[in-house]
Amino acid sequence: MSGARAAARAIDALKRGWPVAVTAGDGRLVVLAIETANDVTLADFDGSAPADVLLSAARAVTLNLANQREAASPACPALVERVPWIDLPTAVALADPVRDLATPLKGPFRAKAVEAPQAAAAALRLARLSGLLPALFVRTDGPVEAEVAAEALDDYEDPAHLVIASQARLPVAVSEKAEIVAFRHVADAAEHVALIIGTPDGTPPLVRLHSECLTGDVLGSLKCDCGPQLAGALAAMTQASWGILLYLRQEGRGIGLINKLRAYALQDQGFDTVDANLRLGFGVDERDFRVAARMLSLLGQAEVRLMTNNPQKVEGLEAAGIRVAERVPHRMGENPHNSAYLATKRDRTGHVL
Ligand SMILES: Nc1nc2c(ncn2[C@@H]2O[C@H](COP(=O)(O)OP(=O)(O)OP(=O)(O)O)[C@@H](O)[C@H]2O)c(=O)[nH]1
Ligand SMILES: [Zn+2]
Repeated sequence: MSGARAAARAIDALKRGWPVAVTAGDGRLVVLAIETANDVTLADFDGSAPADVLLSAARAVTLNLANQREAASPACPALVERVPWIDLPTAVALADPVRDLATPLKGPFRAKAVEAPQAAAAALRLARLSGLLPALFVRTDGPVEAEVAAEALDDYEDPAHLVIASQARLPVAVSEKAEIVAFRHVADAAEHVALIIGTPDGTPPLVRLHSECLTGDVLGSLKCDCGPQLAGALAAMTQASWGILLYLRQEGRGIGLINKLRAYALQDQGFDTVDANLRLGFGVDERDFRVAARMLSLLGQAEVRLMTNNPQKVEGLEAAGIRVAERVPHRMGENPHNSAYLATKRDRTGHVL
């Protein structure tokens, strides 16, 4: 628990643009997120010598930091020496691939050896968990606002911290007989929600794991199929004996709204949904379906009928101890704006479509 708290404090500090220390078995690093730095905080952070720039392996590939890559595995972070012309706007351009067209980078950049690769990897993971680009100014020491160990990030993500916080009857458009249950995670600001449609009758419920999509769920975006899938899932539950919709606060397949919109900007430049995530320095899918499994367990459900086309959701639940008695196909909402996105899911992420 104390690990989760330390991680939450570190995430909060990084988002606010404050320096954070990250420790791992191989050392300790002090970092400042490039995205939330300003001239004043960077000058303070630099002190007498400019701090170097730590980037994800994916970003190192795009920037042709080849000498770094030969020495390290693709999973390894890359360190760029901060020569004097790398000021804050240049560092922001280094961090953010969306700007590559508008800000062609001059280079050449000199990659340095990462002396504490585990601490560096943990620092980049902290940035991703903060919803920030994995791109940091880095030093070996200096004043900090928060301190976190690599293992604390595992504790932060541990779904065992999830508890039921409140529940109430909630008549909704598709069913007057519905109940809402809100879940709280000690370290997490967002609340996950379950909407139970109908009356539990001992049979496995029809379940939908819906990941938050502000653009699709609320604004009617045509770039994805989330809105129609959400409405379709609720409608299907009224036809089944009963159902549970889990509304998971995993916006943008877990990379957060701001980064999803960056991925959309990259898609406007020609990258597909998979490459856009990778280019930003994230995994293809950063969601943790253990959260959904924990919610189902807290609701007393060990067996479900799962509405999805995504085999990873089935595997994720089963790995976390929930039996998926049946996979119910859930395809709808195709339109000219999302047909390429749906084709990419079929061709590159194993969706059954
Ligand atoms: N990073 C990223 N996230 C996206 C993109 N388009 C949609 N999303 C997010 O993807 C999530 C929706 O995925 P789901 O509806 O669970 O779909 P799925 O994993 O493809 O699986 P099923 O619909 O269950 O078959 C939401 O969090 C969306 O915000 C995109 O181009 N990039
Ligand atoms: Zn969507």
